[in-house]
Amino acid sequence: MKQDSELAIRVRNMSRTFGDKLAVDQLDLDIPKGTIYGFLGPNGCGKSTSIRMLTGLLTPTSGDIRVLGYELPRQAELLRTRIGYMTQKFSLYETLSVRENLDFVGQIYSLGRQQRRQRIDELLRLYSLGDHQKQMAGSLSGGQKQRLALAAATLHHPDLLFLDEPTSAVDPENRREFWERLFDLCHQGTTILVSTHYMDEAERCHALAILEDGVKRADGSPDQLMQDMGARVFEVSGDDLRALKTRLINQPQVISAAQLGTRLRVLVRKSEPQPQQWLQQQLLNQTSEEVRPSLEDVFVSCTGGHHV
Ligand SMILES: Nc1ncnc2c1ncn2[C@@H]1O[C@H](COP(=O)(O)OP(=O)(O)OP(=O)(O)O)[C@@H](O)[C@H]1O
Repeated sequence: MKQDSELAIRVRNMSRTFGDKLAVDQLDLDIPKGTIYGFLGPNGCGKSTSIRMLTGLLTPTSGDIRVLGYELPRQAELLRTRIGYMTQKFSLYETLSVRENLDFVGQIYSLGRQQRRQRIDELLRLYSLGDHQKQMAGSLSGGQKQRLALAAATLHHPDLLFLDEPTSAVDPENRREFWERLFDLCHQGTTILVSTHYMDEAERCHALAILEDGVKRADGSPDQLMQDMGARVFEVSGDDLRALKTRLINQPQVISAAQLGTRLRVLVRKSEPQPQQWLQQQLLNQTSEEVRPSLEDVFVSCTGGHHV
């Protein structure tokens, strides 16, 4: 159990409704300083709503929220300069150049002219945007826009950075590179909260929460989540996998059965006392072997397999 002073975010019972829609349902979070923490979940599960409440931009319906020691929403104004926030959509000015955009952000944070110039030069180097500084932001590639947005969100050296689905508009190579930069920031002491619906991205986080319908279904480090999962994972090969799948998914012992190339990946509930033997009895011309769980298996098992 971490002391409160070691936590960047401590939340109890955070909820938010929109009309009769419960978007976030009694969320508890303990996010240690200096870590990368993920929110993993499908569209509409409450990731953005949670992030907006933690930035102080959206008032919770109820809950006890402390971010960097500030009580929200009461002390939201004090928190403002200590955090950076990169939203899902590119939120900079498309008709301003790269340097003008950064300069504008620097002015918002009341940096002096000289200080702005120095910091912007540093960011342009760091994010490989020096050759594009006079280019209109709207004409940058997806990866360049994303780097510019990260430069803008970190211009004032925030202690805590919120990134809402930051890599949805970029290719895998840019995503990899982006994550390297996040680890650089984390190494320098920045705490990062990132939302995603990509499994590989969630797997890079130190710890994560799996959200569904506004509820936290599980949390912990990726390894811990895989260890504690309520299912055993098997891969079946052989003939007639489609028919086997149809049969298996109707059995109460099976959480999900999904085909991966020539294999059927089957999640059998741990409540079945002998999962391997049980599965063996269901097979005709097929063979099965137990495999290591992945984060996707964890996700499927704790969200009941509705999304896969
Ligand atoms: N301003 C709003 N008014 C009404 N309903 C809202 C509002 N904002 C969010 N919601 C609803 O709350 C739920 C959670 O939305 P939220 O945007 O937090 O999800 P998300 O996990 O971030 O998904 P996405 O990536 O699609 O934004 C959804 O059902 C959404 O329709």
